[in-house]
Amino acid sequence: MPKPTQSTAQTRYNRVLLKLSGEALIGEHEFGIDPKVLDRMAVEIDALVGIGVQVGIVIGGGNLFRGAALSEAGMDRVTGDHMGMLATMMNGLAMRDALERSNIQSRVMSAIPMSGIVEHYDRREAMRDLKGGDVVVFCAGTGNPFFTTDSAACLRGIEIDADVVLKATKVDGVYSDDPVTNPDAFKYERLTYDEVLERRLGVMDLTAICLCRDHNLPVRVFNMNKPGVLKQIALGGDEGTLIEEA
Ligand SMILES: Nc1ncnc2c1ncn2[C@@H]1O[C@H](COP(=O)(O)OP(=O)(O)OP(=O)(O)O)[C@@H](O)[C@H]1O
Ligand SMILES: O=c1ccn([C@@H]2O[C@H](COP(=O)(O)O)[C@@H](O)[C@H]2O)c(=O)[nH]1
Repeated sequence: MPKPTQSTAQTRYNRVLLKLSGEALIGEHEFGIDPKVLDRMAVEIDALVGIGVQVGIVIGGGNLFRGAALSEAGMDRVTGDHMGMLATMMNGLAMRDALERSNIQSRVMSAIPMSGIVEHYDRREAMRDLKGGDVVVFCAGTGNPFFTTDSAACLRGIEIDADVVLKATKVDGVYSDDPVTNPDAFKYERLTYDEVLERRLGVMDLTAICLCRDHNLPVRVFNMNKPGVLKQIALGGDEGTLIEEA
């Protein structure tokens, strides 16, 4: 059966940029990648593609390396960031492998050329692939040090004209404080970009929020561990927290 390349009338979005946390890929392991987590993510993504939503993915690298942590341990920051971006490339390859095992057609594009392994990022080609129903995985972040993959997700989201950035994390939304360390933190259903910035809510870095604010790209933060969550969001469900303009 041919793949749907246009979302159905009931879907809220035609094209989304899904930001997947690198840290989440650790799953039950101590470090690295748990293929079972990737397989679960592939099932979720398949459900989204199945209702005709075009999916771009930016994947983090926190399960392997973060430049800031390497720098705190004494390494040169730019070298650490380069290692972090290479980590996202490994995660991108693992994601493609999981998607292919689930028969989901996909492409991996890297901001840093790595000929013979993945394609170099090309916006126009990515748009064509998305329109054709392929899932496009963008890796190596922005290609520049001192950024994060949250910023890369917002940047690619703007470039590909996504309707929303879906930030999948291990918490179920944006809280008044980090819910992992503060049990008294309360959850917001909806926030404006300026509220996130003024209250310095740490779920995403501030550069990413500024980018989305300046280009009016909504962000939904939600817990990826809930089965069926992506499809539910695309069909109008109010999972997690929505960040948008006032
Ligand atoms: N106000 C807040 N509301 C919700 N979460 C928060 C808040 N402040 C900090 N956090 C933390 O932010 C984390 C979200 O980060 P997540 O691991 O999803 O992204 P990331 O750092 O971009 O991932 P990675 O680098 O692994 O790709 C949550 O797990 C939570 O502990
Ligand atoms: O544009 C970018 C994106 C990422 N990095 C480096 O990669 C790691 C991993 O990304 P996370 O967003 O933390 O998952 C990040 O810590 C940076 O060191 C980068 O340099 N530029």
